[in-house]
Amino acid sequence: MTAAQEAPVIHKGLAGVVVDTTAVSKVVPETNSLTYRGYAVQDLAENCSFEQVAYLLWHGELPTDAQLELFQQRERAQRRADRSLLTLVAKLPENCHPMDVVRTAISYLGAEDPEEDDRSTPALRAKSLRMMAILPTIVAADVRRRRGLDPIAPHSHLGFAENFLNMCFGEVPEPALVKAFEVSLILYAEHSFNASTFAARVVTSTMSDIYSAVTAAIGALKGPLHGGANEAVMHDMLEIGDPARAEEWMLGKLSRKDKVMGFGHRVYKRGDSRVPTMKQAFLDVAALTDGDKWVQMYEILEETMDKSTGIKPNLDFPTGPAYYLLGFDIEVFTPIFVMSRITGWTAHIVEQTESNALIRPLSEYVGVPQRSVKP
Ligand SMILES: CC(=O)SCCNC(=O)CCNC(=O)[C@H](O)C(C)(C)COP(=O)(O)OP(=O)(O)OC[C@H]1O[C@@H](n2cnc3c(N)ncnc32)[C@H](O)[C@@H]1OP(=O)(O)O
Ligand SMILES: O=C([O-])CC(=O)C(=O)O
Repeated sequence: MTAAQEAPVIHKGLAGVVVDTTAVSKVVPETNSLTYRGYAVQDLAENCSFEQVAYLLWHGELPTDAQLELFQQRERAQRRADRSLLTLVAKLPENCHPMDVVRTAISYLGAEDPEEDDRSTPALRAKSLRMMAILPTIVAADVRRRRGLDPIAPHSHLGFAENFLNMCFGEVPEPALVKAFEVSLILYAEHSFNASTFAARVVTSTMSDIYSAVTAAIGALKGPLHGGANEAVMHDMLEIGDPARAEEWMLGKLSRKDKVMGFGHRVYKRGDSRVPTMKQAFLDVAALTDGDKWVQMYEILEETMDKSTGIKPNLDFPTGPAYYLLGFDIEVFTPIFVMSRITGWTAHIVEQTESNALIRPLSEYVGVPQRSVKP
């Protein structure tokens, strides 16, 4: 074989391939660290609101008090969904997955935006804010519809996390529970070139509109190897039922070479940077909601997996039981992820737009050699 004919190296799943630069976030697997625009996520989770983090991801700096005030005003003013969008969402089959609902809602927002194709940075930022503001209204209306309840209108005097919880449950839970939920939103907001963000960047690279890019990202996030894992974790925990069965269940899975959802990561091989913070949030929620059984199960599953394989939990592992204890139905876990990741996706859409190159890799053909059609 000559050098010219040498088989190309195949990067299955693009593993290990550096595709582009980004200034949005940095994942360092060696030190299990993650920064958004230079700030450690742990620091942001402890000291910031989700709105501050959204502003940071979009503008590159944390807001001043005046900037935050204006940002919140704009976000709060756009929370309401018009009747036609609520009607459209209410007409979707009740047994469809709530991710179908958010995907459809974003598609609708694109269809009704007369300036859908405006790709200037101010326009992209305005559209991003509109999506961030309205997604909780849609997700909460769908939560209530599935429970046979009327939607609750958004309140402009409540913060992002409080307002969403109020729209779902008709009351704002105690501050420690709101904080734990808000921490999950901050941790879910951004993670460099993960599959859904990359999907958004691929669509953006064709000079398509932001709604199409976000719709593609939602589709990518839904899968259980990505965002859908938070739902799968809780289904597994319910199937196990009793902490006394957890070790046996895990060993059974591993002996059958089944993938255990909520464990492992493409980039982190020594533990997910976000897990300690989210595990603490889960423990806080469990302490306030009689969740001891799920904590025991969590510890046994984590320990058994670690002893048997060395594989660590990812962010979806603590988030699953935390959301369950907060009172969410399982199928709404990944839509909540969307409500948060919309910030990271759209930061990347702006970055891709401002420094664009069509994303179009090569493939190695392994099909039948060229042949002729027999007349
Ligand atoms: C927010 C997020 O999206 S975080 C990710 C959420 N996804 C999940 O939790 C799904 C479960 N996890 C997985 O499927 C994987 O760990 C992935 C897809 C996330 C990353 O996988 P990759 O980097 O492609 O690693 P890959 O799947 O090749 O795994 C390497 C080895 O570890 C094993 N492994 C990895 N994750 C797991 C797991 N969750 N359960 C059991 N074994 C696992 C694989 O079977 C493989 O073993 P082998 O070498 O003997 O075949
Ligand atoms: O980075 C990844 O591949 C998946 C992930 O953890 C995320 O998107 O938050």
